[in-house]
Amino acid sequence: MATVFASGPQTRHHIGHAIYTPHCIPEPEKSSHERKRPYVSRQAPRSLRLQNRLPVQGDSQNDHQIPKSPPTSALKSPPLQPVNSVHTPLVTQPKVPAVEVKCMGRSRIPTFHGTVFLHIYHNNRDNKEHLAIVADSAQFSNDNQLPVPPIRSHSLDAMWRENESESERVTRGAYIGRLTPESQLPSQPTDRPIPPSDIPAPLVRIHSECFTGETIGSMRCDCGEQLDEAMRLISQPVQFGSSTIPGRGVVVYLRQEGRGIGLLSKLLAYNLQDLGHDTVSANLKLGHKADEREYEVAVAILKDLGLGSEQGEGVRLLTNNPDKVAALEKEGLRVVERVSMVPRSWKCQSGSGSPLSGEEGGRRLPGATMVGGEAVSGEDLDRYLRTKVVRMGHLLPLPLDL
Ligand SMILES: Nc1nc2c(ncn2[C@@H]2O[C@H](COP(=O)(O)OP(=O)(O)OP(=O)(O)O)[C@@H](O)[C@H]2O)c(=O)[nH]1
Repeated sequence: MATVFASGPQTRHHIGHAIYTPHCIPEPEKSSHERKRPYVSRQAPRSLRLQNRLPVQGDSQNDHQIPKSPPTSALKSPPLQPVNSVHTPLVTQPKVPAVEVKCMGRSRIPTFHGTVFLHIYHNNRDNKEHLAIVADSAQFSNDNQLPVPPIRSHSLDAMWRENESESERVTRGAYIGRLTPESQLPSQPTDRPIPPSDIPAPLVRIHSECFTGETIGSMRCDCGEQLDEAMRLISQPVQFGSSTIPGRGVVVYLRQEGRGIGLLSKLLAYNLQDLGHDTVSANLKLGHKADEREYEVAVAILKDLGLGSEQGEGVRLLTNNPDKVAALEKEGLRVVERVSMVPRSWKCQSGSGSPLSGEEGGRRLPGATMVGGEAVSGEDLDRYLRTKVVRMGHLLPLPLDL
């Protein structure tokens, strides 16, 4: 026990652990100059440490000051140091590292809208697997002289280690052309090609996860329809000079369910909406912000794909949300144009007939909000869309009857 206490200041948490540590194994007697020096604390005084302390969830003394926003925002703005403090602060706040992303894998996915490449990203900000859906079917051509640069992930094409084999590279998606039993061409790490100045910037959508709208077809929102429409638009052929090139664009799919508040809170917000709140006041009543999403990771993903930086191609952003454009530009994304996404039910109401005419319309499922559906409509949706325009400032002309 004496050894335990001699090793430094103890708390009730330390005692039980330290008593069985190797420190307790009796050591041979040491000569006086070998004996341990007395313990000198390198910590700042407790009063100063408490001043600098970040709020801890579940700490009843600090519960009243726990911010609802995630801890990263608390780290971004460290508490102020006391003015005229006689102590030199010894406790430095951890710096938030610059955001980094890495594409861990890429695969060809045939969809209702044509073949896309699905990319899975990891990042150093959260433990979520954010996605990038890339439409760029020109990459299947064996022609090395593509008129426009392919949309490819820099981190995926990089060499991950010195002796990485071709089969390892191909399996994680670092290949070019179409992968078949006969064709397996690993990609090479390359510098980014400078795009010709006259090609239209690719269409890009930053889409936030919505399990209810996209997976079980909820008609409380138009998220499934928006995902479908974004995938349709990025897959449309593009006019380029006198020629037409295959569709080229990206949907970055962020795991920011419920505008960042999570699925559980979104469901509770739905109950509050049934009680008369709108989508904004329901969030606020639950102690959340109207919108808690962040876009640093999305911008890093786009830049990894060669889009939106100062030197690379700009993006044409599919959104009605002005706050989203501002947030993305603040994170350094070069947006050259905003492209509206008009709800399909509004297009029908404005007398333009079926929003998806012809053969494509015929293949679709009327009333379904998921990918492959047609136009979604209903009372709940009207209320939701109206709130986005009236309270969240979405840039859409509101139909007269809403
Ligand atoms: N908190 C909350 N989130 C919702 C609700 N309905 C949909 N969402 C979430 O809202 C997100 C989609 O955001 P939107 O407001 O539709 O679109 P936006 O991204 O802001 O703007 P656009 O780019 O114009 O579509 C997804 O994460 C959905 O899960 C709701 O009633 N409450």
